[in-house]
Amino acid sequence: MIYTVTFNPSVDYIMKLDDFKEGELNRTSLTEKYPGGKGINVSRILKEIGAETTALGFTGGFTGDYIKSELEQRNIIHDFIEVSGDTRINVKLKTSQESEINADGPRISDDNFKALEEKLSSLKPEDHVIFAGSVPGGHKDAYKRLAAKLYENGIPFSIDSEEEKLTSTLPFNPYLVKPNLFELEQITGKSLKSSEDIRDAADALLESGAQNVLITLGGDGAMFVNAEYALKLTPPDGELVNSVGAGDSTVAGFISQHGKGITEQVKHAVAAGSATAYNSDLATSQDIISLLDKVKIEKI
Ligand SMILES: Nc1ncnc2c1ncn2[C@@H]1O[C@H](COP(=O)(O)OP(=O)(O)OP(=O)(O)O)[C@@H](O)[C@H]1O
Ligand SMILES: O=P(O)(O)OC[C@@]1(O)O[C@H](CO)[C@@H](O)[C@@H]1O
Repeated sequence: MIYTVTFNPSVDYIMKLDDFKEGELNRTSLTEKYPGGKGINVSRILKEIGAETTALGFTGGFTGDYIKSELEQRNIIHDFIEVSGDTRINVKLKTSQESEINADGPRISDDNFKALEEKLSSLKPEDHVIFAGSVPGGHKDAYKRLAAKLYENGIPFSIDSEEEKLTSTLPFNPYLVKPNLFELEQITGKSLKSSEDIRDAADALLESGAQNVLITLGGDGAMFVNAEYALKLTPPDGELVNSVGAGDSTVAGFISQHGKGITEQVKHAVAAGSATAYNSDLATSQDIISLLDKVKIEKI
């Protein structure tokens, strides 16, 4: 079973406007809402690809109920811990550009956190856990603590997060880490201008303990490195509709093909990421399948 952990789920509220004028009344041309949060998006894509998944994390209030009912409609198993505040609403503003306003999210109490630790303590080495996204106020060491526990119990895990949430897990050998270019720059504290710069930074993550490193580069695709391979991955052509969740789809594509070889894993990763970028909601299995053979894979 592949478990996803979303510490801070969200209702993603997409607002489309021709133009946004600060300080004035603006009216939308279209609004949409989706159950969001990085791990939840990963579970949604895993389910599309046909992998068994359970969504874990923290939900609360009417927005939490909305997320759970949306997952149930898609037959996605969930086992969230109830927190006392309302799950946040994140606004995704679409004008000629994409802008995002992500809310802070409800507080996770110590008891809530312990309840998650207990759930994770019953997992088996054949399971896999994907930790993704922000952690609302407090529990700064959540990623490190949970990664250390899973490592001790021999349970593989992957990380889609930023800064020390990602780097603090490296000593515990994450199966996959997936920073985007901006997040990799934050980690290295350098501006990474060339492919060589990105490769060097990815190699440093491998040396620090990651087993596989996938750097997503938006419309430029991705770079993959592990102990055996260094690959440049170019996405198929298409028109960008909505990049929200593209990175999460990439993670789901990669993990869903675990055991089927790196070529299959990276192909699914980029096809899933781009299929989501070319859609208003997350990609469907058909969208992903249609792009699989169009992903270009080159050794570097
Ligand atoms: N404009 C685009 N055209 C084609 N593919 C895209 C585009 N933007 C994203 N993708 C696909 O999605 C993958 C992930 O994109 P990106 O680097 O934007 O991830 P991210 O920043 O983690 O995304 P998010 O946080 O919104 O989920 C890319 O590797 C690529 O396959
Ligand atoms: O605030 P976080 O937890 O970093 O990111 C949350 C979020 O932007 O990530 C997903 C896309 O990757 C969205 O569904 C969601 O709104």
